[in-house]
Amino acid sequence: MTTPATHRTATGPRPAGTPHPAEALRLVKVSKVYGGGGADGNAVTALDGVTLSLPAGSFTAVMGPSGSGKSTLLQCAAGLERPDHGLVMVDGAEMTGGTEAELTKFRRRRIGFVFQEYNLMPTLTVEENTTLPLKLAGRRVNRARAREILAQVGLGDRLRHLPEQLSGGQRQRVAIARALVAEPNVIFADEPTGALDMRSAREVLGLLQQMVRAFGRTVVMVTHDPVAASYADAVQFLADGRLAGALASPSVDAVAERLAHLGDALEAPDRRPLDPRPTSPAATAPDTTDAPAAPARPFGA
Ligand SMILES: Nc1ncnc2c1ncn2[C@@H]1O[C@H](COP(=O)(O)OP(=O)(O)OP(=O)(O)O)[C@@H](O)[C@H]1O
Repeated sequence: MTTPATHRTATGPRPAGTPHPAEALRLVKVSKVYGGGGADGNAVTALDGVTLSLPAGSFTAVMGPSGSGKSTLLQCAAGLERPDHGLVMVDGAEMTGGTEAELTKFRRRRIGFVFQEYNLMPTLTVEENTTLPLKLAGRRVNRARAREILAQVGLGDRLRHLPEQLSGGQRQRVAIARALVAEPNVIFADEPTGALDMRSAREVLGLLQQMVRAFGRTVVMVTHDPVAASYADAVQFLADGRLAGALASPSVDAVAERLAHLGDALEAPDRRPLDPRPTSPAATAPDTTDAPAAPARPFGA
């Protein structure tokens, strides 16, 4: 894989005079209920008053048992779902409220996504897939910049290839390049290594880590895998739609142990009362601002 470029460009540190907002993501009492509206008893409280603050330039893993609300949290934080209640701020700007068109514009400008299944267009080349978000947003396509990003993710020699000609890890690296092309400050990744073998997963995790360490991006990643989570600076645990603690500088063993205890503690009903309950101190916004960074791994290790 190519050695990352550590110089300038919009992927690098912001120019002097444009201070990085200290907070990349803020959720205040975010709740999301699916279905039913309570009347038919089928309502599912996926998120239950989640309050969370993530500093700019941090790499956070979100973990928890199946059905605990991880994907819903990511979708609400990324503006792909609208919360029923609460406030979401990205990069210091409020995202909640506004029309669909405004939300789409907000997302395109400030947020990058990486999904487990890559979501590449099969008929477009690597380069075309990478520049697609700019075209969709009606923005000028800077091919040189796209190629530079593709070189950074190790695909500089695959520009004209189609997704079917790439391995899973390479496809995910195209997805990362595509997420970066609009120069977002916050990148959300939902199980980005879920479909990859261990080696490819490590490459992708190394890349995400590099986006944070070398280029000051903020990455929020949902994962089931304690090894993947150990690449993050901190892990936020979810249980039953609520935050259930955080772990700074997570080791694989510490994450696995915490997860096991979360499972023990879970009552596991996925139909819960809709009345808002007071949030306990342990479940509110563990502030990871002062969390020490995890020890740096060699790139792609
Ligand atoms: N579109 C939907 N309609 C109805 N219920 C939903 C919907 N999406 C999620 N849910 C429910 O909300 C709860 C949280 O789901 P979510 O997908 O966020 O959990 P998760 O922690 O990401 O789970 P997993 O690890 O299995 O992917 C679950 O009970 C799920 O069944």
